[in-house]
Amino acid sequence: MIYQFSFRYFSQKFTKPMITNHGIWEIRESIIIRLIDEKDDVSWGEISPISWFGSETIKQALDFCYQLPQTITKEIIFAIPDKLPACQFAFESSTHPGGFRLCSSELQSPNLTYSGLLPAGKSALNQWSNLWEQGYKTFKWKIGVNEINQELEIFDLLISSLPTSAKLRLDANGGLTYQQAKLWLKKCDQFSPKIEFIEQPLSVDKFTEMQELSNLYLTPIALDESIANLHQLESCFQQGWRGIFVIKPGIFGSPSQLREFCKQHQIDIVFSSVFETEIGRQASLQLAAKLSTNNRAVGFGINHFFQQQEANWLESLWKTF
Ligand SMILES: O=C(O)CCC(=O)c1ccccc1C(=O)O
Ligand SMILES: [Mg+2]
Repeated sequence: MIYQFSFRYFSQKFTKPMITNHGIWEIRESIIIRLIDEKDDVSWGEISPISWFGSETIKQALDFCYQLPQTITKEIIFAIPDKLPACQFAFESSTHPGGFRLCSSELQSPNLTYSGLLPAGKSALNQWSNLWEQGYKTFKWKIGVNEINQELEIFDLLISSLPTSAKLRLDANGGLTYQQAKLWLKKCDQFSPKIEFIEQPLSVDKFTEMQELSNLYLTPIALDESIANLHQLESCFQQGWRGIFVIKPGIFGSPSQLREFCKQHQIDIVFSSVFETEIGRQASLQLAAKLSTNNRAVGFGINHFFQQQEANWLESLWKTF
């Protein structure tokens, strides 16, 4: 199969900046790719890197797109190097049947439940109810952003205001010390199993410490930054991680290699967004629908971080140069 290839840079401003332990994120930069095959079928893909997570930068992805010929083949796509995981995802998923279609009204992902992302800090306290009204029953709140005592106080308020059937995930983005992580886990254990898990309490280099913590407390630990790509996932699995794995398809790399890994190893997965557009989202949710385990809610409740796209945004984008 031969494809005509073109691409466009695309950026979106967050309605409120995304604040994590890694800093403040204000603009989501992406590249949308378009492939047209010999039958004139058009398919789309999305490159949305997160370099502070270990993927390529937007600049590296753009450079890659610029050096490609206008006509590309599957051989070229399957030879994209591992150091460009967000590109691997975009190109491979755009050749996958059932990918994003311009006028598809049948939004798939039937059996998925969603986790709603709360803003960091005390704004979480007046935000969760909006999401609850939209049907979210699982929430994720960022920690490791402000002073720990302040966060523990907000946590108490949050926990006591959430409905009994609600679940809460905490995401430290690797921002806690070992002692702070113990404090948080001890606190969470008091509310078990309302706290579904703590995500990436320590930095990527603290694998052994996270193993240790997962043996000391009831509240599960989920790895996220530690398993940003297939190579890291394999390494953590080999070293014996049997807790939760957070997978962000948009930066993970080749979807077919992820599917292969999941066929071979029964792992407890939570799928998670990279703040992609509808294009990357549909490709990711398709994977999630196939590979999710244990009915974990997918971390794609993030639409409130962006303005609603206009219906013809993609056609408009292709008219720009
Ligand atoms: O997983 C979710 O629930 C939402 C997505 C999310 O938190 C996220 C989105 C972009 C970059 C990093 C992260 C993260 O999990 O740390
Ligand atoms: Mg995370």
